[in-house]
Amino acid sequence: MLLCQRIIPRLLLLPSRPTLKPLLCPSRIPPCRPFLPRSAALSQLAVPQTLDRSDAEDPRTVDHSDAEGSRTVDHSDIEEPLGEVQVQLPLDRLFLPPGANVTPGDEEAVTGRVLKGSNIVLGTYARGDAQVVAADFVKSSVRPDDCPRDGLPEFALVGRSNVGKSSLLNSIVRRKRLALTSKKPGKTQCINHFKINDSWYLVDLPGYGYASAPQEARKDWDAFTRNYFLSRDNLVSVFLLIDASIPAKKIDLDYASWLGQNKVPMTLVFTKCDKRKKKKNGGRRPEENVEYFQNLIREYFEAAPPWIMTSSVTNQGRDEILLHMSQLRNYWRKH
Ligand SMILES: Nc1nc2c(ncn2[C@@H]2O[C@H](COP(=O)(O)OP(=O)(O)OP(=O)(O)O)[C@@H](O)[C@H]2O)c(=O)[nH]1
Ligand SMILES: [Mg+2]
Repeated sequence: MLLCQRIIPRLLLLPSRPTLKPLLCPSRIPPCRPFLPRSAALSQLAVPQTLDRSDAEDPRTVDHSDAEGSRTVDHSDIEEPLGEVQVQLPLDRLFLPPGANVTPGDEEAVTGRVLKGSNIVLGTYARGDAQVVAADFVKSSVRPDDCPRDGLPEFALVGRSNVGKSSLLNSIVRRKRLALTSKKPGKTQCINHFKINDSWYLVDLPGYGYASAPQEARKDWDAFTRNYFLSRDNLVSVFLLIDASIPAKKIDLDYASWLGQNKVPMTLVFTKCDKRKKKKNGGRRPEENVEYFQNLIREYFEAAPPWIMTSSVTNQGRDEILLHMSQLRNYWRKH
């Protein structure tokens, strides 16, 4: 229950959250679970409500098709001028970084420190170590046990096949082909570790929801990535990538819910925010898809998980993601 004790006082300081329900730890988490360092970043992730799928989805808008519906990516379908969105959000929808408190009267200062195109408040743990100066591929693993054992903090990129995980990694490290990408889903098939600045890892994972993969292969990928999330003590946060150019998919909501229920710290990363083709995304702009996904996910989370809009074509969100990673990492190292 240590975790809950750490969350509640902070939330009580937020004046604009009068309707917050008391936070409950799911009964499957042992009450005396040790407060491992990785739990520190959890402190902003509220415990989801029990998942009731019939409520979760709005059949009019949640897309149940598999990943193949979005498999072909063509940069020529950008219709409108590219621009970054500065989102104005109320305090109760912002993500306060670990270690940050909001006291009455402080609200304006807090909303002034929100990273562009996100709900993430920049706190005191973000340092000058945010930028990438060196990035090296270290190894591919097919089992969590084979992953590097040096205990350095890491961030894992996960999401549907073809959502843009490997492309985002390349954008973050400013390299064109450090991680291999493809128009065809299913390119990444192992847990790939990339060492950044010799001091932390970015981890590129296989995608889920790839309908054309053989059933057995799909089961394997799913099992080993989920095992990895549950067993990796140095995992600071999972970055769950969601394609913002298409409407919300049920499989993404399910994945987010699973991470929340298993208390795996999570940041939602909306990808392909440069894409504006109307016929493919049902007439919605990426901003609208992002907003809609937020509305759906609010059903499951007591407090807003961090989210950020990105594009690997325009590099939107790159610096902001790095600052967010820096503050999570530095807090994790100290706790
Ligand atoms: N327009 C646009 N296309 C993108 C973006 N990110 C990725 N893509 C394209 O989407 C396709 C898939 O990208 P990958 O990075 O290989 O996707 P992945 O999630 O790693 O895929 P798997 O490894 O198969 O799970 C490629 O054709 C990329 O060029 C983006 O931000 N904007
Ligand atoms: Mg990939």
